Amino acid sequence: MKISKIRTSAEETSDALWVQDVAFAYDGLKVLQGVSFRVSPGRFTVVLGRNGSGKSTLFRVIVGLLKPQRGSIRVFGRDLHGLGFRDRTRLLGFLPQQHHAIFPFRVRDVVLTGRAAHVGLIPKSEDREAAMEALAQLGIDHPAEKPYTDLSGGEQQLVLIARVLAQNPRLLLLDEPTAHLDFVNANRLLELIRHSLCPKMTVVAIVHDPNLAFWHGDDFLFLAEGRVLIPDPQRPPWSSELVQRVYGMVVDILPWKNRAVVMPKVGS
Ligand SMILES: Nc1ncnc2c1ncn2[C@@H]1O[C@H](COP(=O)(O)OP(=O)(O)OP(=O)(O)O)[C@@H](O)[C@H]1O
Repeated sequence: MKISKIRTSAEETSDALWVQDVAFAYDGLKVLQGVSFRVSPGRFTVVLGRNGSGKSTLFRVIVGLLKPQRGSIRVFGRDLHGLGFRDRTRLLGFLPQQHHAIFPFRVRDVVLTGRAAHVGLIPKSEDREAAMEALAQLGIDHPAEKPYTDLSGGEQQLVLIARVLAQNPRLLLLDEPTAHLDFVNANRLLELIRHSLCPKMTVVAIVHDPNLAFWHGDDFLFLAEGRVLIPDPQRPPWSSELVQRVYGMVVDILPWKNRAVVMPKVGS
């Protein structure tokens, strides 16, 4: 099977995200090994891979929370390490996988913290409007005055997504945004990303369910054994060969409206 590596070139700065030969290890545990890929602006790219394949580590390296042992990363042509806080938060938004709320801040104040890059000492009316608009976009209809800690897991997840939307970055990295969301909210969120946020924003999201991913995503990249597999552009990304290689599981792929449904092979 031909898996094409995405072409990379330091001169090409039209990419929203450019990752070149990144390697990262935790105390000798090699997690990322020569990872290279590019993300086109305005697209919704979905990252898939098994538990422990290094997806969150890759995101944490991209946003600068972890320092790679090797490699280069550019966001809209700019090396993130050379940017100050404001420029960085205007370029890049990040929803981490885990968030532990301790203080009972009101929902709207949690979302307002997403405006940190835009706000001076005191939030302006446009910051409050951006926060409320982000909540509305996600269909959050419970009171914005409610303490965040009183919300359900799925409601908290939506509020955290609203916070990063209120930030209005050019590139948004979402680590499992559909975690804790029900079937309706998960589909609504991915639809919102694909049809409303993109193409103004570029979104890269880790999604575990290949069906949700293949239904909503524009582009796909797979992580396996510390390396990125880019689908062959001549073939659909949901080829059973590729899916089986990534997940190590025999699957049936059912074509559906130019997309596909992935089913675990019964009895396999
Ligand atoms: N802080 C850490 N210290 C040491 N090892 C870590 C640390 N964080 C992650 N790892 C290890 O690195 C590997 C990749 O973890 P990572 O969280 O990036 O995977 P993932 O693909 O995001 O997994 P999941 O789908 O379960 O969220 C795993 O083997 C994990 O045990």
